[in-house]
Amino acid sequence: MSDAVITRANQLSASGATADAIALLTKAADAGDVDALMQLAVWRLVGKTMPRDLSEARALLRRAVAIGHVDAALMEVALTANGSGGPPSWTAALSLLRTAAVDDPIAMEQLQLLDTMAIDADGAPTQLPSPEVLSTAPHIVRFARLFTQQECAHIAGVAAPMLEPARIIDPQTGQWVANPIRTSDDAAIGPTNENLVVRALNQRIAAASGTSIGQGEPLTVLRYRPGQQYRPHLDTIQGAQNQRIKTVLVYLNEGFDGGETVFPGVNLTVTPRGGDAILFDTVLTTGAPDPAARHAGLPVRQGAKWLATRWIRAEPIDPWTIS
Ligand SMILES: O=C(O)CCC(=O)C(=O)O
Ligand SMILES: [Fe+2]
Repeated sequence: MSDAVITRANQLSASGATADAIALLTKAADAGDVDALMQLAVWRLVGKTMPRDLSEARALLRRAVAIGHVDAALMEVALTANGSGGPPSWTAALSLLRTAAVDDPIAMEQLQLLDTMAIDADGAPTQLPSPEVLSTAPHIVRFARLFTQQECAHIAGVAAPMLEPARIIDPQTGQWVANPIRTSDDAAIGPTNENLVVRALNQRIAAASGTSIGQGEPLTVLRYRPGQQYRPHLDTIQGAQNQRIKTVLVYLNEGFDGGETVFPGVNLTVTPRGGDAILFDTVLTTGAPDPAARHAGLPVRQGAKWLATRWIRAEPIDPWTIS
């Protein structure tokens, strides 16, 4: 029984018998157990039990796809597009997605949404809305309807099952505690979940911000319910070598009360509208954090506010090592 093999392998791994755990799974995988292949692939991706090895993970996923594992196929598409364990290739990823879509409705839905997008052969946008300047220092612009309603719903749908209350590690106790600055729920869409729709939207954000896609941290979805807010803060990270230099916020919905984004330093209030995006610089030309870029998400009074945030670094980052 495949379940029993996975359970036993996890028990062995938890008790420190990693070599036995790996041997058990490898044997089962070689005998055609697709769940054992997936478990090995996941260990290779997360670097737990075995050292992280993205190309080995890709090879394991390939074998699982060949046996007909649907989740492996979707994961392979994402990793192929974002260049995890091999060179990034939109074309190769799209071709894998088309194959998967033959009998997977999730893949089919993604293809249909991609068909509505104005993108080139690399998934980059061929057109963008013109930015409207909201502030010059700091530079803050708005792109009206950067995302369509369908695209917003897709991003929210990918993140929804992963949403968890925003937490930080208490420096005193080392325990996870509620984040005093941000009370929303959040979920980062990491590289294994970066399907082609998400990838194309990350490319759109990169184009709108004049940055390369590799500079963006994983797209993070925030959901604020009544009373939840993001208190005034800077997006920069104290002492970071590779600083956050820009932020893009995309409002995924509207129809709630409250939840405006405010920049008190420049007396600016932005009323969220579904699909609109705000882009702002978080650092001065010197590279130092810009205190005038302090901002907040006001408390939501009624309904739920959904937002996607992309914090953009000065240099490309490795999405596998960022926490
Ligand atoms: O919720 C908002 O309007 C602000 C979000 C924000 O500041 C952020 O994601 O960095
Ligand atoms: Fe922020």
